[in-house]
Amino acid sequence: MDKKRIAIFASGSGSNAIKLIEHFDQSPNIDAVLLLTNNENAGVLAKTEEFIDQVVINNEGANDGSFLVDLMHEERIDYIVLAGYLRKIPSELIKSYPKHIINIHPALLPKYGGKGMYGMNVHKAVKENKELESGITIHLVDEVYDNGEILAQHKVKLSSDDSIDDIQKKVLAVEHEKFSKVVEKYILEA
Ligand SMILES: Nc1nc2c(c(=O)[nH]1)N[C@@H](CN(C=O)c1ccc(C(=O)N[C@@H](CCC(=O)O)C(=O)O)cc1)CN2
Ligand SMILES: NCC(=O)N[C@@H]1O[C@H](COP(=O)([O-])[O-])[C@@H](O)[C@H]1O
Repeated sequence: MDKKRIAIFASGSGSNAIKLIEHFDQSPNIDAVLLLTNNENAGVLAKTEEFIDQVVINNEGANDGSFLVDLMHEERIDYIVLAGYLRKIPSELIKSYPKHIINIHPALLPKYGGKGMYGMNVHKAVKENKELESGITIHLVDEVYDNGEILAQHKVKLSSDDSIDDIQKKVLAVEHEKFSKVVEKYILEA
């Protein structure tokens, strides 16, 4: 069987992208072949430049479903993995990759999801609500932010003493542990 080819979409520092690349570098069945970002200043670019082909798009490109479909098809992409990608995936790309686009969210959806709920905004809201647990959600992507079928959730215990940064660190550690394995299991069982 040909190895499945995945594209990673990221907008930020790229710690999850690096973990995905490292994990699939050891896989006989899956290759992470493309890193796409909408942010020319994203830290993920420097972190991954020696490991994976990169594409930098602007926000117009991020909104252009037809452009993204053509690019994914030219690169023979089978699955798209969102790792801290902050733009809405256009409906045309979702329709071209039904149940083949996977996202990680740093909270226990459906709480703390939707427009504006990304990165530290999520952990700030969790802290403000004095939550004693948070976690991660890995889900399929549909036309609505953070609304798709949930593939996995993992809880993280919090303390009232935890700062917003402490919450982010605890959640990110679980993302790094779980994301690659959930993606791999989903792809291999498809
Ligand atoms: N069609 C979909 N696209 C995306 C999804 C999705 O579920 N369906 N998930 C997001 C990832 N995400 C949460 O997991 C998320 C990312 C960003 C936003 C957001 O509010 N973005 C801002 C723009 C931020 C920026 O460009 O700096 C906005 O839309 O105004 C919410 C949720 C990825 N895409
Ligand atoms: N709603 C989407 C969202 O908030 N995604 C979150 O952005 C961070 C990216 O970190 P990274 O760039 O170090 O992987 C991660 O915590 C990820 O869950």
